[in-house]
This record gives sequence, C-alpha cells and structure tokens, in this order.
Amino acid sequence: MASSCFLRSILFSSPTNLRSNPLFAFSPNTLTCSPPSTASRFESLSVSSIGAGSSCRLSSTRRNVSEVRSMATSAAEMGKEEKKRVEIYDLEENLAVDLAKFTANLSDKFCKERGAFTVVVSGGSLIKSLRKLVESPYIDSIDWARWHFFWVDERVVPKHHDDSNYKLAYDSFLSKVPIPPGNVHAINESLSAEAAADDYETCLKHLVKTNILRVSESTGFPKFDLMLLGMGPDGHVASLFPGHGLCNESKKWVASINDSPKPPSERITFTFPVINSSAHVSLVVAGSGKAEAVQAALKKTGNVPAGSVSAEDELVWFLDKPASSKL
Ligand SMILES: O=C1O[C@H](COP(=O)(O)O)[C@@H](O)[C@H](O)[C@H]1O
Repeated sequence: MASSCFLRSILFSSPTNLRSNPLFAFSPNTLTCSPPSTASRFESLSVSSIGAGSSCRLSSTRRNVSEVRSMATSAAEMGKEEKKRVEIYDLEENLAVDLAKFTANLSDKFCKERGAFTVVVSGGSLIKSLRKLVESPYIDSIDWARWHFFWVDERVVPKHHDDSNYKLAYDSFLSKVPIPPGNVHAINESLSAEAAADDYETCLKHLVKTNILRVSESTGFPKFDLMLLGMGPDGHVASLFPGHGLCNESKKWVASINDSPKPPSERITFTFPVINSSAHVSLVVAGSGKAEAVQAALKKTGNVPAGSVSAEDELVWFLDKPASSKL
C-alpha cells in the first residue's frame, strides 16, 4: 500500500568543466579520475553547438537598469547551461546501465549525507529505462529503506488502471524493491483532479515540515534530490504540454489539468518551479521519434517544454543514438 497522501562524448556546454574529459568516468559525486565505464559505449560528437555556452564579460562601466537586468538573465542562463550535460549512448541498453549507476551513486550520497533520498519519476518509457536498478548489484546495495518515492505527474484513474503511472512504476519497479510502503507517495485518485493536486501539495508540505523533503534556498519550492523524467515526442515533460498555460504556472507546487492533449485528459503535475528546483534532474529519452523534440530542446530550434527544464545542481540528458540524431 502506498502512503495515504497520496559517447563517448559527454557533451558539456562548459568547456572548462572537468567532466568533459573522457578520462573522468561517470561519477556525479566524486569526479574521480578513472577509465570510462566499459558498460557504456559512446561516440564522439562535438559540443559547441549545444547550449549557450557563451562567456559573460563584466566591465566596470556604469550600466542602466535594463542592461543590468539583461546581464543578470544571461548570467542565470549561463549558470543553467554550465549545470547541463548530455550523454549519448550507442544502445539504450548501455544508457540503462549508466542510468542505474548514476541513480545508485546519488542514492548513496544523499542517504549518507541526510539519511533520506527523495526520488521523483515520470510515467511512460522512463520506467523501462530504470530496469537495471532492480538487478544485481543495485538491488542488494541500495539503501531502499531511505528512499521516498514520488510521481512528477499522474493520471486521475484508479491505481489498477492501465493508464496509471502508479501501476506502471509498481509493476516493474516498486514491487521489486523494499521501499517502505509509507515512503511511496502516490496521489489520491479518488478525488477530482483539482482536489488531488491540492492533496498532493499538502503531502509535500508535510514532508517539508518533517525534514524529509528539502526546500530550495533560492526559490522556496521543494528541492527533490533526484527527478527522473521522460519526454514525449512533442517535447512535453510531466504533464506540461507545448503551448499549455500550465507551463507558466509560477505559484503552485502541484497543478491539475483537465484538458491534457494526450489522454487521459485529467491529470495532476508538478509545475516547472518545482521541477527546476530539484538538485539533480535526468531527462531520459530514447528513439528516433523523439529526435526532433530533443533538437528543439537542446539546440533551441523550437519551443518545447523539455527545453525549459533545469536543475539547481545538475541536469543530465541521457539519450540513445536515434534520439540524438538531429543534434
Ligand atoms: O503522458 C505522459 O507522457 C510522458 C512521456 O511518455 P513517453 O512514454 O513518451 O516516455 C511521461 O513522461 C509522463 O509522465 C506521462 O504522464
């Protein structure tokens, strides 16, 4: 029962980032120098065309307010770019191996540092990409008792329904790992979408009070340790769809949507301020059908919600080769 409240090229936009050196194996916490993982096979791609990556020069000249504001915006954008990297894998199988390693490393770090690990997942294809985590060595080495598990979005359908993101995660992930049931924070699907969103937000606020969930010092929104997200072929993330007004929600933590362009129409979703206040975010995308949306998000050739995703500490795009084919 869930809790009641309900390459190898590592493509960095910052050329100065140490991790752009392929000698630094994937190790988000320690940056230890070791040979790249043999499990993943990458190909080399050039980096310069992805992301802003431009340098910002400041001079002692007096500037007017709008100049200063625009410099601040560019600096903020640059900061986001520096926290972003893109990993491209020949095979989705290798992507899944590294995604498990990445998640296990963060689990280890946060469980040791703060005694809890707050993890958010999306529905869709992401769940299949988490399959290596429920295998050896991770199944036995991860401190599952300290995990707190959330959904970035949910469809307002019964938990046993095929459209339920809870069911998807339960069938292939939660049923296989010993996360305490009270740490699995599912939505209350017996409520209306609006009430379920409010209820989930109340649940998050309670977890903030009890120090399970941190709050971002810079935004005041909850700061999850890790958000694992998929992306739709139209570039949507969570239930934030292209052109939908919810993409601009700036106050709510959790919002409801009754007109989702992708069925089912009734859903609840974390808002962008919550997603982007996370410490670590991974966007996991596979398949050629998503190549255009990946291009739009990373090369800014279009305006898709995935292009607005950022993280306070680190955003990593995990792509397979077909998904990266238009970069
Ligand atoms: O409807 C949804 O779609 C997205 C993307 O799904 P995918 O199968 O194309 O990866 C998913 O991330 C989201 O959680 C879900 O509700």
